[in-house]
Amino acid sequence: MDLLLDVGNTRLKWGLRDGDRWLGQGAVLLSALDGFADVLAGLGPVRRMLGANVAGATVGGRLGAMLAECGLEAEWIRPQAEGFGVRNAYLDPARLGADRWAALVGARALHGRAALVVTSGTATTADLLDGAGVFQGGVILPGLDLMRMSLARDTAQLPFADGRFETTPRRTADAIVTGCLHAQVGAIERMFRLVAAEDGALCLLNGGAAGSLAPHLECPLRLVENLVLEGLAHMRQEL
Ligand SMILES: Nc1ncnc2c1ncn2[C@@H]1O[C@H](COP(=O)(O)OP(=O)(O)O)[C@@H](O)[C@H]1O
Ligand SMILES: CC(C)(COP(=O)(O)O)[C@@H](O)C(=O)NCCC(=O)O
Ligand SMILES: [K+]
Repeated sequence: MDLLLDVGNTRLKWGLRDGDRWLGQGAVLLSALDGFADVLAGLGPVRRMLGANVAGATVGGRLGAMLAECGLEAEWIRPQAEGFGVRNAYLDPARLGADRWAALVGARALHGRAALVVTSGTATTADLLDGAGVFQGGVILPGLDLMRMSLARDTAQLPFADGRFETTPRRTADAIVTGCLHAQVGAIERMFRLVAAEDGALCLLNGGAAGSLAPHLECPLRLVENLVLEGLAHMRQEL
């Protein structure tokens, strides 16, 4: 069994992989990271750990120590210029987030044709993967909750809104939630236009806020559980 880790800025997502199937998946908030030791203790025998960490060296170090307690070495992937059927056209390929790289590899393994790879977590990223497997570039914007939080933090009169989507919002809370959803969905749909003409083009949507965005997206869409873990599972067969 292999343990795969997707360490984002809000949550650690883990998956336990045996051959080509998942034995389990779960998530732990970074604000309660110590609790991951209990998850590790309950997993049973793990052969290796492969992870993508964008939460920084301190979090990486704490995880490394927890894994060492279980006799495991932490193997963190780095974005590559080319590998696993994907070419990374970032000007400096090493600067691409490790999670975005893994998600692109996962997307390619899953779909094999042109895709817009969207991960909506702390940040939202929308990455263009063309039909030949070239990552042409992508955008980063604050995630849905981060947008809502920034309004509450930096204005006198706006709350951390728990409103709902309305075509013509007439309450502050609905205006905020609807505005932030429009910003997310609008960015995604604009990016999708760039691949829409390619054969079989699909928006692959994942991340903690994916369920909130999906009902509003007007493009060919597939909701997927976690593309980073899928990518890591694919990579581990070759690494
Ligand atoms: N129980 C939850 N706790 C925290 N965030 C949640 C929860 N449920 C949904 N979310 C949403 O998921 C986002 C985190 O998603 P995730 O994909 O784990 O992000 P990241 O990879 O950046 O850590 C939050 O910003 C929030 O919008
Ligand atoms: C864009 C990100 C912050 C997304 O992080 P997340 O929302 O998954 O926590 C992360 O992929 C990152 O730090 N990237 C490095 C910069 C880049 O990809 O260009
Ligand atoms: K993200």
